[in-house]
Amino acid sequence: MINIVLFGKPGAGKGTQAEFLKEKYKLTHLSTGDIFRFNLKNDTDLGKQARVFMDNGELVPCEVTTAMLIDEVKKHPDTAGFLFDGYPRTLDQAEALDQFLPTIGSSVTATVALEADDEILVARLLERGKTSGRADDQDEEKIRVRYQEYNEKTAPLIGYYKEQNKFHAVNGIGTIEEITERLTSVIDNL
Ligand SMILES: Nc1ncnc2c1ncn2[C@@H]1O[C@H](COP(=O)(O)OP(=O)(O)O)[C@@H](O)[C@H]1O
Repeated sequence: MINIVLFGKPGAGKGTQAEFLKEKYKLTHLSTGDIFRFNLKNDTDLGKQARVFMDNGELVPCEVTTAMLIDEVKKHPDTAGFLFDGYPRTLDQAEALDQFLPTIGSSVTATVALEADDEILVARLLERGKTSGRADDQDEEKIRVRYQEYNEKTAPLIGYYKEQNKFHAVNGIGTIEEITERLTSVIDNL
């Protein structure tokens, strides 16, 4: 089983690249952002729990997110592997994943990070907000909160995975095809 954590700031292009990578490597794509948005739209209990945090650009509490993620993983017992997109996003979540995966005989294979400057990313998010209908992309204040959350809570994961020799960074600026190429050359060499 190959498990890839796709890592990057909001707007780095994780979702776009995940579409290509899941096809190429036959991976099950789990985007916590997409799963939360689905639950929000359908007004499920999970959606109700997540809404206030998401609307403010804050992270949803770890217990809620991890329970949801584990439920999703368990729905795919026969998969060739997972492409984790938007999870883990805190050290607690990374540790939870490292504790859970061995219970299904697996582990994180590698973390691949898409890197880009904040200015470019904020511009991308505002552009996406014009058409995506995502409230959290339409308001610069909420975008700012998401970057603050990233810097405080998610950035420390870089060190966490580097210590395990599982961190690989890729330049996230270029055409979609160029970036897919960079990602696949990292994954092919794992
Ligand atoms: N692993 C996670 N832990 C906590 N909250 C999460 C997680 N993944 C997604 N969320 C919530 O969903 C929102 C949208 O996530 P996502 O679509 O991945 O956004 P982004 O464009 O900020 O990368 C986040 O701002 C957060 O509220």
